[in-house]
Amino acid sequence: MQAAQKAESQDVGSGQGAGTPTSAVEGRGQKVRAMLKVQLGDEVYSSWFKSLEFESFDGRIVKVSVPVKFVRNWIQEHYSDHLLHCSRIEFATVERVEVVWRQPGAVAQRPGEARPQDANTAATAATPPPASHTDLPQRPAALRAPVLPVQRTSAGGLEGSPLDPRYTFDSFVVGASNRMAHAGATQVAETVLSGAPGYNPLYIHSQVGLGKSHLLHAIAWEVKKRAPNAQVLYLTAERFRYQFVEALRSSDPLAFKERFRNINMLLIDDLEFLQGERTEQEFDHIINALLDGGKQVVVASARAPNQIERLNERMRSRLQRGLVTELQSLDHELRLKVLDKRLAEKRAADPSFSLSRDVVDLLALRLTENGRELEGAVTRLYATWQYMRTPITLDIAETVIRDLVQNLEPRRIKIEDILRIISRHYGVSKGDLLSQRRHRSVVWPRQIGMYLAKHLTARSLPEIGRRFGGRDHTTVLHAIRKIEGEISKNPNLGDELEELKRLLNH
Ligand SMILES: Nc1ncnc2c1ncn2[C@@H]1O[C@H](COP(=O)(O)OP(=O)(O)OP(=O)(O)O)[C@@H](O)[C@H]1O
Repeated sequence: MQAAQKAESQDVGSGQGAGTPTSAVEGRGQKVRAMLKVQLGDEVYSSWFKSLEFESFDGRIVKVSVPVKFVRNWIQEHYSDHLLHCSRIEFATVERVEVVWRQPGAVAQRPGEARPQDANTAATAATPPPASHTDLPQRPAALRAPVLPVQRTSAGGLEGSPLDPRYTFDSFVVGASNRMAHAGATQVAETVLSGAPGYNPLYIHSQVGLGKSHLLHAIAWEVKKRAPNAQVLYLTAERFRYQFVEALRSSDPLAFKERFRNINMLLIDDLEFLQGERTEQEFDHIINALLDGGKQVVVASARAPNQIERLNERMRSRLQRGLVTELQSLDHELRLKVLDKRLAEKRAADPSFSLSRDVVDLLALRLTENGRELEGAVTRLYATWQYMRTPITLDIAETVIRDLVQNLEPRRIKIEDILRIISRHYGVSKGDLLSQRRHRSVVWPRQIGMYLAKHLTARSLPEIGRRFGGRDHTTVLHAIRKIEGEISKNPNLGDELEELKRLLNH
């Protein structure tokens, strides 16, 4: 029998009359809250569940309360399934979760606290005050997710994007869908410094989350391992643009070009995000110069060269001259292997964590889209294990994945949608939002819009700035920080943002 179920039968049959003592319910409620937090994320949790109290459990119904009617209604409408699923893990026999409004003046009981009106529990008032109900069980320090040392590539004084130490050839699982790209990548890593003919350029494309960045990082690590002095530069297209624009600002574009002169290899990630006429021209120039000079170029993108409209004909054909290879979706067998790999990595850091074969099979069966989902599932299940210290059953896994799949498949929100909803919600015209007007009635909605764009779209800060009237990325960053600061001061803002997100998702 599972630990939770055992505790369940003990509580229900413990002679406590109609139900479990409230303090015990609240104690177990903490675990349910922890589970909700893992599943829904910090933001949703703080908006809706922070004030939730577990009141009672009679073996069938878990009663919870919140101090605001609106919050009660919102939880009932949007999160009752989550609440029931998560509650089942602690209160195995629960059939229903009842959310009630906690009337002003009613004293919410925390574990170890006594209700003033309850003489039987008054004695417990002497027990030390518990942690705040919003405190979640602390993760043991040793189990916190390791802070990975990221290393920036640098060459010729140019600072590259960070390399993730987890993304190596060793941690990349090879199968039918990615064999060609993997072979191309290893060949490049082996031949780049030997002068032997290889694929140049190597161009890898695929839909999201299928391992493009992983392979680029793996090439960079491998070359650095074989030749520590090699000048390897890994740059996202966005970073390329940023550094070029900075060079233009400091009126030193020639120096920017110079910096590429002595590198052995350039890896460009997310090419589809390369934007701006001058940046594109500079990119063409640098790639041509590198290829003409026999230097290795590797490019990753969500699209094939002939599907990137902004590339000129010459660049398109240059990029197609080496090896162009696509990563296909991961098949079932590959998904199982990726899961095993991720699980092995977690277990190497924390041997107490494990997943049964049934659970791994379930993940492979349900999470069919990409590697990011698989990694996300293992990370979430590990977080669940850290918080709850309960074996990960099929039920728990099912709940976690259900939420993950829902989270990964949101309606794709566009910046255009955000401008429309913000304009309607705050009664300002889209023209005003995009204008240079600095009146508070316009600035605030604009900042909210930028904040939402950062959180709900995959757009970069410079891109968001561009779409909000050609603003600089530092303005966007300032807006995001401003709103984040306000959220912590003003609880109503959290509700308002949730409402805007809801409108955007419909
Ligand atoms: N074959 C694989 N073996 C091991 N892990 C993989 C594999 N394919 C994908 N992954 C994992 O999936 C996650 C997403 O991969 P990655 O970031 O490389 O995708 P991507 O194609 O670059 O996505 P995007 O288009 O969003 O940039 C990473 O955690 C990566 O390690």
